Amino acid sequence: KNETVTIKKTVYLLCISLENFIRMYEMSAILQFSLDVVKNRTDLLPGYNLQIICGFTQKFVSVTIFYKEFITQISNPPTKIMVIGPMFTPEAKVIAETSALYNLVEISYFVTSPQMSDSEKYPYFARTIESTALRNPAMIQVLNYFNWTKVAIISQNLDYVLPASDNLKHLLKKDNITLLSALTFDNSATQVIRQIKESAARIIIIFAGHVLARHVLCEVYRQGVYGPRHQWLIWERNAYMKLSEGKFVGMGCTKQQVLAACNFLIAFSPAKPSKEDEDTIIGDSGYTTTELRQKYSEYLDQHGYNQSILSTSAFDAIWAAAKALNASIERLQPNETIDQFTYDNNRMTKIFFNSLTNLQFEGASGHISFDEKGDRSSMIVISQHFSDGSDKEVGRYNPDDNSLTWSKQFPVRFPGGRPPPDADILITNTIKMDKVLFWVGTCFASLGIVFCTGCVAFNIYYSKLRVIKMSSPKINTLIAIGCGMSLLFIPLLGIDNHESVGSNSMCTVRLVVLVCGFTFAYGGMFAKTWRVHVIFTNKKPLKRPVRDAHLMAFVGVVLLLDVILLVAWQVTDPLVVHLFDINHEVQADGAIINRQAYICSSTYVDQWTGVLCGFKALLLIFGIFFAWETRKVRIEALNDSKEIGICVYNIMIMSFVSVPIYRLLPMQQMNMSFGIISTSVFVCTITTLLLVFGPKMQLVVTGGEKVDDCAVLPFASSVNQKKKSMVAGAMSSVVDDCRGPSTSSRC
Ligand SMILES: NCCCC(=O)O
Repeated sequence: KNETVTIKKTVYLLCISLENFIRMYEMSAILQFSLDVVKNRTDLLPGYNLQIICGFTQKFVSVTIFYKEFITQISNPPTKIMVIGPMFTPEAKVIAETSALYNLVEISYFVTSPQMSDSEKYPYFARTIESTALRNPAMIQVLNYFNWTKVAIISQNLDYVLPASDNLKHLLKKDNITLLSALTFDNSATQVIRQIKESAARIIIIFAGHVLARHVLCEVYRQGVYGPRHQWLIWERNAYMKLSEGKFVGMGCTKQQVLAACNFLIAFSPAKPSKEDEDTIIGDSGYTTTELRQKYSEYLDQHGYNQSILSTSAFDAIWAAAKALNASIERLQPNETIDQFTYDNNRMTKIFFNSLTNLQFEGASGHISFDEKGDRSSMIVISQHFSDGSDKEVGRYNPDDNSLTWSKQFPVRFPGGRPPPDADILITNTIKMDKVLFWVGTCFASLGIVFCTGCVAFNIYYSKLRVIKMSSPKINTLIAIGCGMSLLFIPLLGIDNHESVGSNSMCTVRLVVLVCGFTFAYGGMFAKTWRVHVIFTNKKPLKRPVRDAHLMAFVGVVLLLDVILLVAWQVTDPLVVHLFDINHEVQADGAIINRQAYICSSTYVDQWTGVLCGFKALLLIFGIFFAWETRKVRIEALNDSKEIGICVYNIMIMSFVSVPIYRLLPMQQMNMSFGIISTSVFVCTITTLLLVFGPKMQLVVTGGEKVDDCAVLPFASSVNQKKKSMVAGAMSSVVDDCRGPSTSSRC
């Protein structure tokens, strides 16, 4: 008799669904089920009975059908206190805009378009699913972290996808990150991936729905736009995660191929309860995730629904509505109850919406909280995916304090071992002479020059010795000077073209030193062999003796031709230092190493060099000819004729071997070129010096030579008597040259 019966006030939620869309049934089942769970909680909405009315549209023609259904539902009692849903962005836009006119708070559980975050247009719209733009600040942080300042975006042209990429473009601009290209596609990503492949973009972000995200990755695989040179980022791990062999039929790729393109892919997704959370009680529901799924399954069986997956965000939408209304009760005016809400009560709507956005609870889809616009705020999980199908959480982004935390357990990995550069960076590498090699060459050359100086000094000091007098000492001095100049060429060759003072002049100096050195040394030897040849091959005695002055004049003529050639070259087409691109090497991560070298060159350098080498080759050939012709001659009066012949051979062999090798070597083999040239110059000059001066020095050292007159010299046994008389005539030239003031009486 004393029992008091509490009559509960009923408040109604409204949902609008498409009748012929199977997921709508699933959704309304979920909504009903979560209401049942809510009802079990006595502390939630005490004194109220929360119910949901779903208005089903018959057939989808356009979004206006939703508008019509919405108006029908609103026009008819009972008064609805909040709207749950709808599922897709186009409908949500219409319903959110219209429901705002009726002061109705709307909570969506599936709409992810960032356009719905426009609080001016949709002031009472909230959602228990994250906006697709939520991961964009996380992407910005990751781009900044890896110093990726140039990116490209490819985006599917879909109402909840494209606005997310537009939002990212806006953030990129704010952060001074260059957007190389923003490409959109409808049904086929073939063309956009081709464009990416041909572009400079190396860091590419994919925005695409589930099915087409796989298609994008399939194209990435097919066109080979993956590996250490490209880093792909994707806005949603679920966009491609549910891979099964069957789904790839018709897409042109196997699962393994798509996974190959996914290797090292970085994905951004709102944090969801993990497997470890399965047995944790979900907030206020009183159930663990496992129990909740079981309850839901039982519920579907009881109500004759087909088996379907539990949409956790839909479950949470009902809970959010119930909790917001519950929290609003205390904030209403005295004696005011939530069922007194009318469509013109904007004050109550604001209380409801404010209570909603202040909620914090553990929902079936994870921790639920909202920002002031009604968007769900969640941690963003940054995960990395590998070709074996595995994925690892490598970091987390917290939107509350805009902070990025990297996992210590699973650090981000890159195929090249380091983050790929955001563009094909050009690393200019100037090829330089190896310093050690340069100094080794310089030391040897210096020793050689000291030896040259010694030879000249020896020649002058012992000028009165018969053996010196008889070997044309002036020509020998010329040969030694020529050898010294050739040796000087070695350090000059090794001096860096770019670093040397007056580098352009260095090109000319080098050329002059080598050409003149060659002319002095080789010209002297050539002249001497020529003299032997003239003496030995003339059938009649020479009318005029061949003196050293003639030989000097011969060298002078060769030198004059050199000078004419060099002046003509340097005046008309001067050698200057050019920076040449030697080769490009593309590294695995896209870095291009451009090897360059400073090289002396002119427009017609090859032609000039050809003329110069031709001239020298002609001299060499004649020299060889004379040396060969006189190979058996041993004329003591011309006591070094044999050695000179050997020198000529030596130079010829070195020149014919080293010049082609040098020309055939690739430009970047600077050290090798230096090694070959300096070795051949060194060997030729030192051999020449040793052959010309060595025997004379030996004679002096062993005391086998003394200052003597120019007595008739014995001929070699190989020369017959007739020749002896011929040569005797010719010998007068040498004898004349022997005659100095001090020796004239004795000759
Ligand atoms: N996650 C699907 C979102 C659908 C939409 O916003 O239209």
